[in-house]
Amino acid sequence: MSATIIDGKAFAATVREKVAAQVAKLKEDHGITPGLAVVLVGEDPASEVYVRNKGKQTVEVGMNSYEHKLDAATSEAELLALIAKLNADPAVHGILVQLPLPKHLNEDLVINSIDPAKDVDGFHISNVGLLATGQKSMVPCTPLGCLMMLRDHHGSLSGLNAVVVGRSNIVGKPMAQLLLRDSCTVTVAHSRTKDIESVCRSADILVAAVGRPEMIKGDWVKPGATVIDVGINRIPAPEKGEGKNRLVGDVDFASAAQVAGAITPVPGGVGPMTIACLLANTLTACARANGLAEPEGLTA
Ligand SMILES: NC(=O)C1=CN([C@@H]2O[C@H](COP(=O)(O)OP(=O)(O)OC[C@H]3O[C@@H](n4cnc5c(N)ncnc54)[C@H](OP(=O)(O)O)[C@@H]3O)[C@@H](O)[C@H]2O)C=CC1
Ligand SMILES: Nc1nc(=O)c2c([nH]1)NC[C@@H]1CN(c3ccc(C(=O)N[C@@H](CCC(=O)O)C(=O)O)cc3)C=[N+]21
Repeated sequence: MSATIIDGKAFAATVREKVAAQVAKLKEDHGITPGLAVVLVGEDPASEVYVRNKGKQTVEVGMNSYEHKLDAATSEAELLALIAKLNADPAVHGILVQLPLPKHLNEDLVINSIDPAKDVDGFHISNVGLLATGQKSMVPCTPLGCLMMLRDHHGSLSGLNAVVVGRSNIVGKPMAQLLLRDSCTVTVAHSRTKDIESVCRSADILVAAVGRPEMIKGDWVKPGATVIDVGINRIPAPEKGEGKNRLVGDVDFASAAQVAGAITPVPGGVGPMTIACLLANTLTACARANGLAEPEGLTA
């Protein structure tokens, strides 16, 4: 193994410390406590783990956490009514609706009903447009976490070739926007990309957000490249016992780490940074809502 391991878990802890320090100052100077509302519809077990982790870490940095667990059969009208209530609640500075939603709910409609100023996921069309045009917005947590790790590792990203594999609204597209803003030459690859292996091999920065366990192999990676693995896939792990699972990324870590200059592991890479950035965004939303200065070192 030759690559430097980029420790997202440790980095996330430093981000949370910064958030906690600024939350304490907000309380002391202004008597304000940032509040994050998380809405979970249905009982997806993986989603419940994220919601629990988010709730715990929110409280640890001194913020208020409001959890709304709704039945899988919740109607669109009921969900929209809850969001309207959270939009109007001055104690709530951030609102996150866990995706994916059950099939009978229109995701675009639901996301676009969140007050853009409280949209800590950065998924509302206003925030997407603001990011695309280089204006101040809420930046999606996962790409923001990736950008923070990349800037920390490289300093400047200017002029580097970046390849993002995946074009989803929640990861691939906003990641490409952020890299473009940092003056990378950006290629977005997807399921119809021809000769995707060579495209990947052209990357100085390779971001994998595909949802296919260990798809990207070492020989797809340019020697010395930085590899950011966003994928979170649970695969069977019979070696751990009958019916057990383990977590792997979209990159075949063992072979890619032989070739890359630096690489994020799964778990312990992008995932913890996503939650830390959610807390950072909640603090940012709270500061903006109160006309206070932007938190330092926590925005894109
Ligand atoms: N660590 C974290 O914090 C987070 C992790 N994730 C994880 O990241 C991964 C991606 O998530 P998300 O963006 O929501 O996924 P989506 O399923 O929404 O998007 C996947 C993208 O990958 C592309 N793709 C699928 N198969 C291939 C293939 N064989 N070759 C090339 N491209 C392919 C799709 O292309 P096309 O558009 O052509 O169909 C699509 O653009 C998942 O593993 C998810 O669990 C997601 C969010 C946060
Ligand atoms: N509105 C919305 N916003 C999201 O940001 C969002 C979402 N919906 N739906 C689901 C995906 C997925 N996601 C993860 C966040 C953290 C970890 C994480 O912390 N992972 C740990 C391991 C966790 C474990 O072991 O289960 C790690 O990678 O080390 C994973 C996945 C956010 N998402």
